[in-house]
Amino acid sequence: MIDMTTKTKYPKIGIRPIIDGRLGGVRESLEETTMNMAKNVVKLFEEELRYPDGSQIKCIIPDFCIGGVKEAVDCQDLFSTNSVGVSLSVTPCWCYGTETMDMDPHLPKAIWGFNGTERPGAVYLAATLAAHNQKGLPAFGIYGEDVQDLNDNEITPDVKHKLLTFAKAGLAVALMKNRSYLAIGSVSMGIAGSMINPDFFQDFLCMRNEYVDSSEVFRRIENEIYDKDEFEKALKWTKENCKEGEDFNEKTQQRSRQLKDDDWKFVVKMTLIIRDLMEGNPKLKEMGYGEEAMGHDAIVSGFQGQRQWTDFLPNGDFPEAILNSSFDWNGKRAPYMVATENDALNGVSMLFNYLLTNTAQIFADVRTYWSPKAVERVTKWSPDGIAKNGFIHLINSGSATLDGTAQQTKKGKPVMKPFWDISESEVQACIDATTWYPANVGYFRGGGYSSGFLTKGEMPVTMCRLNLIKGLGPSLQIVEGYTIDLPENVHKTLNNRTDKTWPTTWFVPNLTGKGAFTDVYAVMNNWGSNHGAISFGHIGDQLITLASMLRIPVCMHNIDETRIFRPSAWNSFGMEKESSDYRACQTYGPLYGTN
Ligand SMILES: C[C@H](O)[C@@H](O)[C@@H](O)C(=O)CO
Ligand SMILES: [Mn+2]
Repeated sequence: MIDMTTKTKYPKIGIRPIIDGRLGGVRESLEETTMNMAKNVVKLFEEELRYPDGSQIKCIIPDFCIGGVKEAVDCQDLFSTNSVGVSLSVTPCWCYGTETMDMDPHLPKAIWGFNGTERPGAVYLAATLAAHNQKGLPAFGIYGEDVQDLNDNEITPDVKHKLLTFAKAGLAVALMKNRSYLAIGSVSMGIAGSMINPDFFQDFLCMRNEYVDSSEVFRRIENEIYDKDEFEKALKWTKENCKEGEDFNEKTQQRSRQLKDDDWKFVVKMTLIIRDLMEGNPKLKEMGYGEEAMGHDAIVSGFQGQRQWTDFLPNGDFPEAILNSSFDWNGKRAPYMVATENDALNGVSMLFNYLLTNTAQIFADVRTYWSPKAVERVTKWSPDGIAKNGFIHLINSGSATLDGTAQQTKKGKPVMKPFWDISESEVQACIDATTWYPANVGYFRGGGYSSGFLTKGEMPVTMCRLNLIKGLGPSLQIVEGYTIDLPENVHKTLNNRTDKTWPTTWFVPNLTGKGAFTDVYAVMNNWGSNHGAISFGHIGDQLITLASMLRIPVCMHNIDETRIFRPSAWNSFGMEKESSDYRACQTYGPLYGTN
């Protein structure tokens, strides 16, 4: 029988202290320095990185340095029995490249070679990266710009930045590995992103695809397969916190008060059930539902909704919005990644953003480019300041997190934080900034409630989107920019032209004046799909690092070249970074591919 108590929930970062193997003086003189380097990295990671539940990251260092192949293999054994998902080798000196290198083809790998002169760590780095490249096992190279003395324990800011970028992306790779995407329903309104491509999930992410028919949600409602105590608590919280907005439907089409009250109960039950489908719930076992209690081990899910479900039953907007938020009736908690319209490719885009930041995500249609001319024609206001080149309307019912109201602050500025940093008053502010409008019954014949809010401006955000291109495979697009505030009457006029019961984010991308970032129009014009996943912060560089680990080329981004950090091998595919990325990804193929 497997002892589940020894099963660690999260992957660890394995640190490999590499040393010159020459006993009889050289090795002995370096043992302490080498081990200290490893310990200093652990300190940095423990201070800076958190797992999705907020707990401190776990690292593991062997209690020996690696001077040759025997110790390299012993370290590999240690890592494989301790759930290591990311591998970082560190050394202050020359050591033997191929004898000490990490040969595991699936672990994201980096080497930090100390830039000193007494002993040449950077020479080991170069030699071992050459070995990695020769053997087709890409690794990231890290060494500081300024020479340090051998006894200097400080990790310089440039090295810190690279270590953390590598570790965050490496952990994202490890955290999604062996987990599931749960599709609830199937294809929504012909959206190709909801046609699940299992080969992509398996080969690039090492993820499973799980599927349930939407009728499973209905069965659990009908047969009362949910925690009834939690349902009462959730309904009470919802009544107290989720204010119902005006019904904008034609009078003749409005649902009766009785139906609306029933809808509230229904959507709260849907929320419990979608969560239980994703991660299981021990309470269900106590109720006699052992299979249902186990869930689908889903790290991300999608709900088809439109149309078969929404033509018949209340829509998924409440469950999607609440699950994607950092709080509910149980208080603050990690957000769940739930894609609306079962757009799995946008779900994965949200997952990438989330695993890099631990913050909740906004899922939106990339709906409208508003040129300055069109804005002026419609509102008489000539956009100025950050809006002067026009802006993009991000809006979709459903999966936008309530954190997207941008009511959380840091140093007075709007932000979205990991749940453990959010205060109770910030939770309340997000709730208060949201109005739950009776669903537009033209679209959603079965009723339900949509979360109406407006994202506060001046928040740095990054939107990404993964697309599948036949003949090429996946490619990722990334745009950094800002949310903006519009004058109130302008917002009203523009928002009222469309689905005013939905959450709105006004977005301005950072322009580079070139290609897809020539102007705001070009950004929208080059977007590869109807949806985007929007994260707090400027994390485009981290997404680029993550994509390179998975061998997904980046087809569009506005990140300065100096911020791009990819495995050393990418340099051998040419000096022009975008084309070298394509060639490298094609050469290596998907991280978990078999060919
Ligand atoms: C209600 C509509 O069918 C929307 O769901 C539609 O605009 C989309 O979001 C398409 O992605
Ligand atoms: Mn949509």
